[in-house]
Amino acid sequence: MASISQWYAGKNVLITGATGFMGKVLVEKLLRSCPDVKALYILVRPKAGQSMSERVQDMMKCKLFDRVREVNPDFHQKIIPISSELTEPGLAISPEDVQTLTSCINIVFHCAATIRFDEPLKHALQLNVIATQQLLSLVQQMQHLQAFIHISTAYANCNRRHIDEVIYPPPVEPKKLIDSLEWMDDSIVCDITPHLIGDRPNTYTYTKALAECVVQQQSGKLNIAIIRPSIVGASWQEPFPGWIDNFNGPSGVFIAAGKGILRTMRASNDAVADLIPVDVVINLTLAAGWYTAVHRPKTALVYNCTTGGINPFHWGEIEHHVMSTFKRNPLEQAFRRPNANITSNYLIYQYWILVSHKFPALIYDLFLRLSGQKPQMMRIFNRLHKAIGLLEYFSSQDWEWNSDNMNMLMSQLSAEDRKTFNFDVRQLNWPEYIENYCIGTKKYVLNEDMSDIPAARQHLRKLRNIRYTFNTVLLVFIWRVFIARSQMARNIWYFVVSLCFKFLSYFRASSTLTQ
Ligand SMILES: CCCCCCCCCCCCCCCCCCCC(=O)SCCNC(=O)CCNC(=O)[C@H](O)C(C)(C)COP(=O)(O)OP(=O)(O)OC[C@H]1O[C@@H](n2cnc3c(N)ncnc32)[C@H](O)[C@@H]1OP(=O)(O)O
Ligand SMILES: NC(=O)C1=CN([C@@H]2O[C@H](COP(=O)(O)OP(=O)(O)OC[C@H]3O[C@@H](n4cnc5c(N)ncnc54)[C@H](OP(=O)(O)O)[C@@H]3O)[C@@H](O)[C@H]2O)C=CC1
Repeated sequence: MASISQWYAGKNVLITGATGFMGKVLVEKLLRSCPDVKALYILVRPKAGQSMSERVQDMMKCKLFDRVREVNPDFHQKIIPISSELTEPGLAISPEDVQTLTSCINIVFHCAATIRFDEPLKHALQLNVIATQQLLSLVQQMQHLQAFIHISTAYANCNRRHIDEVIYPPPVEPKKLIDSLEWMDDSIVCDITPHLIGDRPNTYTYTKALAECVVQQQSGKLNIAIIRPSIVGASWQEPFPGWIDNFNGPSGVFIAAGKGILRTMRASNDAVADLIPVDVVINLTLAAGWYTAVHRPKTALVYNCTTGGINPFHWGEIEHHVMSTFKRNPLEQAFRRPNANITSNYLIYQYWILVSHKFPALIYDLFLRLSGQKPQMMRIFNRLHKAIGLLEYFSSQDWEWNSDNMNMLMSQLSAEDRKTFNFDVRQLNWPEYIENYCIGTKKYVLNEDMSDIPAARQHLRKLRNIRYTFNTVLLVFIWRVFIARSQMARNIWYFVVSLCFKFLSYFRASSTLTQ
């Protein structure tokens, strides 16, 4: 049987969400490991004052593509951008482009979504559900289509403890919800959102569950697979270790902790941290694309792409390795020395929020005000608290995912494909991965230079000295206030001071005798 790369040779691939975190890694891997792929059609919208072409050109300059660039400097010729806004009717694809896509596409990877946890329901529904419906209508017209791969999330059914590789009944019939929300104004939708999402924590997981249902309902005769990654983190091996380009999920937490801003977070030390490296997810996705097209399973296969059941690692261990990495490889201009702890106790958490977040923020803002600058620390902390509040649902409990289909797929791969498209997470060495992940946030998210580490260490030493000085002044101040008010404190003070004197004179006397 042909290898995975041989199967992709000569194929036209359509990718949504190619400018996103996972989409970019998918594009890069296809170009690097399947060099004979015919063309990658990517749906892109203009954004933030940049045209579609400018965005694609920028994307291709990204360091992520360095390895492909080395082998094939003309790789950009295989990327064909198609202008599309997924929230518009017909995905706003021009009739000419529809004609091109329907006549040539062989396989579709649907990665686009809004992954924000605070997305208003109407928008999340529009993008994650309605756009998926519209894409499927387009896909149904594709004359040479062999597989449609939908990227979902392992948390689409996070209201369950044990999650099998099946599409569960949706929380509501998607069509009914779409029809009802259409006439409601945004404020009403906002009011009823908590009732609608029920025992799911946010509109993201809710709409991703609905999207899976839509994929099932509209699959018709298509060969379909659904990939459900858990918490997607930096790359493990490919194209190089530690590649990451955003603040989502744990990355923002790691950075905030490394900068010494985040000192505490609600999470359970013993809960499994189901991180999965982005290259693992993409390798599995490409292998699933091949398998779906070649073996044409009778029903849509769902692949839970997780690590917890295979090679578990816990939030407590992550905390330890993150802190240790940032102490050895500090981030530049840290606010305080990195020293963060997770706790599952609400009262302890609130205490540390007050003492380690709000109090230093107040002092720093006071300092900024006095030096004629705009206070900003409290604002930063308020945003940080909102973000970690949204994550704590995922860091305080654990889930069990069945991963039979992932194992089955691995067994179907040749030895060569297993190496080229490696998704065997049993080989993952967590401490090494977390170290590379943290260094990746430093290099690729914050664009900090590794050669500046000595200066960053020097800055941490300065912060330590400031802390010692501050603590000493505070202690002396508190003690003075205390002594002024209490006879007993004064007596203890005189007693301690006289003890110190006696101790010193004893030492002086004994050192004179020995000379
Ligand atoms: C105590 C430390 C020890 C460490 C160990 C313990 C770690 C525990 C970690 C627990 C993590 C658990 C993660 C669970 C995730 C479950 C995932 C489910 C899987 C998925 O399917 S989806 C992917 C996950 N999705 C997300 O993560 C999205 C979450 N984000 C949001 O919903 C919003 O971004 C958020 C948080 C509501 C913030 O919104 P907003 O305030 O509007 O800010 P923006 O997002 O618009 O960002 C504005 C601007 O700021 C930059 N930014 C964002 N975060 C940070 C940050 N932490 N530090 C610095 N800068 C940040 C952002 O990039 C934007 O910049 P622009 O230049 O683009 O404007
Ligand atoms: N990251 C994670 O931890 C996890 C992600 N997933 C799933 O993986 C997929 C990819 O996630 P990820 O790469 O992290 O997400 P990103 O937010 O990085 O990327 C989202 C992509 O969708 C595109 N998109 C969003 N809105 C529109 C729109 N209106 N029209 C056209 N394109 C749009 C974005 O384009 P633009 O650049 O123009 O905004 C971007 O390319 C998603 O389906 C997500 O649910 C699943 C589990 C975990």
